[in-house]
Formats: sequence, structure tokens, C-alpha cells
Amino acid sequence: MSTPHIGVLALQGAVAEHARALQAAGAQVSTVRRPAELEGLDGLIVPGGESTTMARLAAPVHLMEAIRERHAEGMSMFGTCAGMILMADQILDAEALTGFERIGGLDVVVRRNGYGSQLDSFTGALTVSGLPGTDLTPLQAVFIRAPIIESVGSEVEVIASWQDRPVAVRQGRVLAASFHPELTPDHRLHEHFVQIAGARLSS
Ligand SMILES: NC(=O)CC[C@H](N)C(=O)O
Repeated sequence: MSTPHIGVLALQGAVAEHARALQAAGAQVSTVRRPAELEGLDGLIVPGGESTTMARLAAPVHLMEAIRERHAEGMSMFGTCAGMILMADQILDAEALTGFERIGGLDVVVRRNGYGSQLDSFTGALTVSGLPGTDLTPLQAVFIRAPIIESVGSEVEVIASWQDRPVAVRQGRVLAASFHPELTPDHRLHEHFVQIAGARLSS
């Protein structure tokens, strides 16, 4: 099988950390700031950071629409934290995003900063289903002003929960997490995404 080529949206946010985790997971990695840089990608990570800032920076070059089109043509997507907000079909507390294109495509309702104010940052140990390999140790998940997933559609599989709420989900070629998997040395979720994105190369 050839090496999956994965991009990291590099407008703002945790870009370098994702790139390192993807390299460790065996992918060929490049950064994406313009639509042309989506060409030939098997997958794209939209990192955590600030969803409103990313949406504003993407607008002049219509990057969100271009990502949506490439996804429709087969590119996998992995949205973490702010990245998940940009992929969610519905956002509560979305005033700051009004008028800006987002990617969409993930049938979930999210609440921005839902884990915010009192608990700005915390770590939870998660059991994640469907990860590659035989390592069953819990994944340490770092939540930073994280969005709450309020509900998921019928095509969405919940692969990890924390305190009875979904925090990682998969819908076909879309993976999403409320937390920051790039900030811990455990790269199993990145490996999982590389496998999802690479599946069409081996089929
Ligand atoms: N760590 C994060 O990505 C935080 C997300 C941020 N609260 C937003 O709304 O975009």
C-alpha cells in the first residue's frame, strides 16, 4: 500500500503538533492554506484553535467550500475541537460564525465552549472503540475550551464518551473529537485516521 498523504489546515491553531503526530503515524504530511494545496490529499486534519478565526481566514480564498468539495470527491477529514465545530452540521451559540462558510458534513449538534468557563482545561481518560492495534490502555484526552457534542445523527458512530457525553465520533470518512489528540504522545487516533484515509488507496 502506498503512504497516505494527509494535509493539516494551517490557518491557525495546533498545526505543528498534528503534523508531528501524523508523521509518527506513518503519513506523508503537508500543510494547507489555499485550495490548490488540497490537490491529491487522501485526508485533511482541521486542528483545534479558534473556529471563528479559521473561518475568517479561510473566507477570502473560499477554502471551506473547497474542503467540502474535496471531501465529496473522497478526501477523509478529521476535525479536532475547533475543527469539529467547523465540520458540524449544526452549532449552538454560533453568533460569531454567522455569515462565514464552514465545512459541514458531520451530522452532529455542537455547543461551542460547552466545557468552557469553569473548567477551561482538563484531561480525561477515554476508552476509544475501533482503534488499530491491540493496545487497550485508555487514551488521555486534553480538553481546552472544548465543544460539547449535544446530539448525533443516526449515521454517526460514537467511538468515545466522557461523563456520558460523546467526545469522539465517526461518520464514514469523517472523524471528529472534542479534545486535542495531538497534545499527548499517544498517536492511536492519528493512526486510526491515517488508516481511514488510506483505505481507498488499497481498495
Ligand atoms: N481548543 C479549541 O479548539 C477551542 C475551540 C474554541 N472554543 C472555538 O470555538 O473555536
